[in-house]
Amino acid sequence: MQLPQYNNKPFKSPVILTDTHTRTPNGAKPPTRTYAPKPLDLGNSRNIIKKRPIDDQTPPLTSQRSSKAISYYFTTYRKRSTKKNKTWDGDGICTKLNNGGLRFYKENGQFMGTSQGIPADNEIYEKIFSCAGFEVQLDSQICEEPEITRIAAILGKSTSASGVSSRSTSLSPSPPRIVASKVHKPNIAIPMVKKSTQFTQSTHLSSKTRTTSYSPLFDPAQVENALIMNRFEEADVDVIVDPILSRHLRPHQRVGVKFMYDCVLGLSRPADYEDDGTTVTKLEKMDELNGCLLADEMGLGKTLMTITLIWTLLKQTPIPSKTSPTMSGLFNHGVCGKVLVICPVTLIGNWKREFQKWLGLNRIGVLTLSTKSTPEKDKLEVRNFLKVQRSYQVLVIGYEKLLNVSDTLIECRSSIGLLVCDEGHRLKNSQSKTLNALKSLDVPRKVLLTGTPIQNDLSEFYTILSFLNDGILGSFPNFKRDFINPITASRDVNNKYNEIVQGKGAAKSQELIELTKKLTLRRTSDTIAKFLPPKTDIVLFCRPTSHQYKAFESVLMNTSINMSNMTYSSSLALITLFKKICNSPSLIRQDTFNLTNAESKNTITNTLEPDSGKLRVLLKILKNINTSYSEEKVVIVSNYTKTLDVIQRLLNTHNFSSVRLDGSTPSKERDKIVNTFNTVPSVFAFLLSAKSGGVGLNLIGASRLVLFDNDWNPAIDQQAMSRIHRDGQEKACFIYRLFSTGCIDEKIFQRQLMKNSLSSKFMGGPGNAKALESNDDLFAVEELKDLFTVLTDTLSNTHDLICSCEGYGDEQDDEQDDENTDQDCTKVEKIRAYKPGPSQFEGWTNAMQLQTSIQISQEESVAERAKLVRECLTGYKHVNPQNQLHLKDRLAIDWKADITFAFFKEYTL
Ligand SMILES: Nc1ncnc2c1ncn2[C@@H]1O[C@H](COP(=O)(O)OP(=O)(O)OP(=O)(O)O)[C@@H](O)[C@H]1O
Repeated sequence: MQLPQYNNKPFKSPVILTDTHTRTPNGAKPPTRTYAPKPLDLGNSRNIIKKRPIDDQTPPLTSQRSSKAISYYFTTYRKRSTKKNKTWDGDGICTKLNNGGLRFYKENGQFMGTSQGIPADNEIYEKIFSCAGFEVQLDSQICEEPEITRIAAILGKSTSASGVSSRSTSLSPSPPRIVASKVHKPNIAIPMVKKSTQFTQSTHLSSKTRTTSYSPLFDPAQVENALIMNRFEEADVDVIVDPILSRHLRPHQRVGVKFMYDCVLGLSRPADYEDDGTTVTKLEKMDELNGCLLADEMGLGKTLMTITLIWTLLKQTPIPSKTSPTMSGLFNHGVCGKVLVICPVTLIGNWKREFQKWLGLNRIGVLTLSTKSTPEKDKLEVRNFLKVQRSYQVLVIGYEKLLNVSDTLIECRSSIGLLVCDEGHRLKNSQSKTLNALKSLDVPRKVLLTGTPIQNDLSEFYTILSFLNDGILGSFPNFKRDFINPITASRDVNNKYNEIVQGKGAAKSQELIELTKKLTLRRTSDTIAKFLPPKTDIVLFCRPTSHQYKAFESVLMNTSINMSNMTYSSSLALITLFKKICNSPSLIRQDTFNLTNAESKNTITNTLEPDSGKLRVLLKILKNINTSYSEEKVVIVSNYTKTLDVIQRLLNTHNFSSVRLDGSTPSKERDKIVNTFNTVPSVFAFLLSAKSGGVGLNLIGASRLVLFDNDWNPAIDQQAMSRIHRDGQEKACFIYRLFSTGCIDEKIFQRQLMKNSLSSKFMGGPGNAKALESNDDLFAVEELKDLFTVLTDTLSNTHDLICSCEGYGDEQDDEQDDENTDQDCTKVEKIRAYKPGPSQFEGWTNAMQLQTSIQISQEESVAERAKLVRECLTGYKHVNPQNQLHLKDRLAIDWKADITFAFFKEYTL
């Protein structure tokens, strides 16, 4: 099916049908649409050109009849340039002469030139014509007689002013200066709309007798699987997503677009509202609703959904009757005129690429500010964008630059119809300057995008939702009293067994979920699993080297830290030191904490060989991929740039070509690096710093990813892992996660799994934002000590925690699972039975009681940890490499040495 195409031209309003329209059978006539007026600017007709070609056959015309001899078209034009991404400069008129030749005029009637040669009828709309230094494209034919006469008059008038001809001015009535509501409605034949559309040709009636009704920009009957937005009482016309976009949307994306549309238009969904993206519902308007939080997990296509929303709101409005036309009588936009997208600077290029990918920058003008420009230049650009330019509709700007230009934005804020904040969890702090600058813009419609869950910290959640929809959650003190206090109390470990507190907390959680359902949407990455190639998640426990054991020992022997009195925060430096040893003992040579407290540097030997188990396993994986899967590439992720240095040296030593992106990479280089990696076959590896580069990057050139170390926050690891397993990926993906056997790595892994499991209980979202900031709540002193315990006699502490199988490549079977769960439950129940009631711990406690309590809490915590970790590892196969050598090829790993145990799970359709 040939679809309508829209270039980046001034907006053509929705079709207006008069009451005289009659429907013709499909295909009976070429479609003719009636648009809002598009008169020529008579006021400017003084600025006409002086020269007119002698052989001019264009108007002036002496009669209606003669005007029919020539066809008239609306056009757009731009200066000729060699730029890659061009936008249009303005509107014009084209006349097609009897001999098929074309003449172009600017909007004010100024003659621009004549086309070279005579174009064939079927290319007349497709082709971009060159004339007198301009590029011109025909948009639509003007069919209505009065409009033709009027245009002919303007062209004639211009001619007369040029002194070449004056016939028309005396013969054609000069139309009045355009007042939007009074102008004639021209019929415009839209060439790109399917010939078979049911739009009818209208007959002109005098404006007195006309009652105006509208029909949508796209005919749903002609669009396969049309995406029709929800309706509301005041709407004059259906809004239908441009098929150029809707045909690409996945079902969850259709739902997402409708969700955002409803929110920004203030359409309130009833409590039982369900949407599969195919139904159209009539909704009530709700005044305080004008923004939403789209918190889908990464990779679900939030950018495409938002681009669809932007394009729809730029081009269409459900209430054209309320959109005032411009001076020239044109509706130059839909619901919104200009859109502001704010994102981390690293994602600006990505936004532009996505606009290019889905719409093409010929259709939509996307402005970005140069990273090099001065604040003054930026301000000028922003002012131009909002006040002058018609060729740009979207400004994408980094959070980093926002404050520089916020005065200008505020000054011109009335033009901004929609604000999009990507990675919007950055705005969770109510004191943030950026948030306050954005609030001052007072944009009527807002969309906030994030892949990072923020629902678990309720005051942050409040800040964000109140920014989006001022007043919707009431005042903060009331919100705190009604929701934060009871919910937080129920999460407190001390209230774990207080049924009243738990019950109230659960009820309030539920109430909050209901209240915010209208404004928030979060779907997990499982949603798109069926559109992606299979993925295998491989968890590898790597045997530490003797260097590592020595380094651990030396640190523990020499450290002056008081283990009996530590908190997570006070032991952070030691934790970091342990994590470094897990990565490579060479890293602790420059560690400040080590130098001042542990003095274990002398134990580190200089060696070119990998000095940690994980480095050895990494090297084997790389060699294996390089030889056995030579067309595949690999991304290697670490949280530490120093670790990336070590890995980079290893790659260089073994002649693996690589690129690298970390916090120090200038933003203008990032796109280039990503493109090089994705497109140049000889680049084998991509070294990525998880925190500075994980978000938004698209590394589908690789199908293998090694997560060399892990973060406490599972969301950061998830972000990194989804860089390769995302839409557009065609190969099966393998994710290798490396942990040092029996060391702190494993403990962090267990905590990650627990956090995932705990936080997904609230509002359905995995991850835990609060835990990102503080881990103190998750660790008792004994548990902290446990972090620094290095177990030398285990194949995997995590496996020991959850299972006692031999590792023959089976999943944990249900029977065994039940058995283990029963054991855990009995253990937990037994502990609960012994647990002293709250009153027994009030005031002083005797030593015996205290001892019992510590022991109980330790046992309890191990039992609960085991239960949660087991839950999270459901579906993983347990492998002892000594027993399962045949898996070597399947997972591209050399099992024998260095790997003590493995879990793996294959995600297929
Ligand atoms: N319907 C689709 N068909 C094909 N590719 C798609 C589709 N939707 C999205 N994509 C592609 O999938 C990739 C991921 O999309 P996008 O970056 O929008 O995800 P996201 O939800 O914003 O993730 P993140 O939070 O990681 O940025 C992009 O390359 C995008 O072009």
